[in-house]
Amino acid sequence: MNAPLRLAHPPAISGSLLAFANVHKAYRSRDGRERIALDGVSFELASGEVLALIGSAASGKSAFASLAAGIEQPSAGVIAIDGAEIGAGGGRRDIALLGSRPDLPHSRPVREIVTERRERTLGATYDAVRKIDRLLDLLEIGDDADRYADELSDGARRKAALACALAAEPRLLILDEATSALDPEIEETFLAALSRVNAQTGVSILLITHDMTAVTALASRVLVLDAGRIVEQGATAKIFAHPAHAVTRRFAAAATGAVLPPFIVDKLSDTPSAGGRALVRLAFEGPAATKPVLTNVARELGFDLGIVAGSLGAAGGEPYGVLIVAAPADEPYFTAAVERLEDAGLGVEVLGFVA
Ligand SMILES: Nc1ncnc2c1ncn2[C@@H]1O[C@H](COP(=O)(O)OP(=O)(O)OP(=O)(O)O)[C@@H](O)[C@H]1O
Repeated sequence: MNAPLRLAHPPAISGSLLAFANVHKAYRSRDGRERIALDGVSFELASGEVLALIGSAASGKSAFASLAAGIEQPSAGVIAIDGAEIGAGGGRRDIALLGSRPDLPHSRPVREIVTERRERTLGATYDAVRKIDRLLDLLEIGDDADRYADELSDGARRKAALACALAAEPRLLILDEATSALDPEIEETFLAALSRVNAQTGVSILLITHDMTAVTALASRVLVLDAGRIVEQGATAKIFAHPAHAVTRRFAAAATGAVLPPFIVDKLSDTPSAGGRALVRLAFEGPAATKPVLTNVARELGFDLGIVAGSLGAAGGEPYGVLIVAAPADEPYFTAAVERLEDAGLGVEVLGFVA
């Protein structure tokens, strides 16, 4: 077997579990045209990290997943695990991929299926029974171990598929839309299981998804992909509180619920009118998220505020929130309020004015 190729430029990606360095992926369509799926993508994923990749349809997410999993090879650029390039077939033992459809043989017990998946990669090990029991207990499907896959509830079947993905003790779990379109209750227990797995086994997770519930629940960092390029990245709470790119703004609105209702959008004007109100997007993140800044400023300046939309919560374990409020647009109070809120660390964006 050939030794894995060492990267020519390890300092750029040392210390990371998975790294892309200027990765391009192009496909040739049946009509002979070239389609660029990834266009110079560079990123690093640290050991133990949960990183989300979000992006619109056809932005290159599936290509990203296939390359990261070693299923396909880049057209140009380097993909590395622990600083060593993944060649064809290399590095896959450390990586598991779970998609949106549980792929389990129906007429066999869960424990047997998971054991077979483990042995396929690791062979028979003396501690296999103990390790598999511990994994099934961690996923809270220990009681289902001897049941057939087609006898399981939807939630347990998802977790059995997750157990198969984790059976060979990968260091990186790639979830390609694996939490989308789940019943909310099933999703909650599935996300809790993923969080336990990450905390207790240290497996890194690359979450490729449209599902903002999963992103805010699990990911500490987010990459935003658009037309094959990473257009924005950062800590989840920061990205959703202060989205810069149009695609990120759309996902942030879905994550926070901070969207103006259409009947207000229709009445929005660029200029204030006497006695009218300003609609303002306020983003709280970091220390400002846990202080009653808004109440204090409103009380101090003596005006009332109406909350139009939004939510306060946590993303990647950090408190954050976005609110759209209606405040009096009269000067000088309005300018003073904006200044006070910005000084207190809030992101303030005036969306427009209504009469
Ligand atoms: N096998 C292929 N042959 C030709 N073109 C492809 C192939 N796979 C992907 N593409 C093209 O590459 C681009 C990125 O596709 P990809 O499936 O990675 O996007 P995606 O973000 O996963 O989209 P979606 O969310 O809709 O699944 C698209 O223009 C797509 O048409």
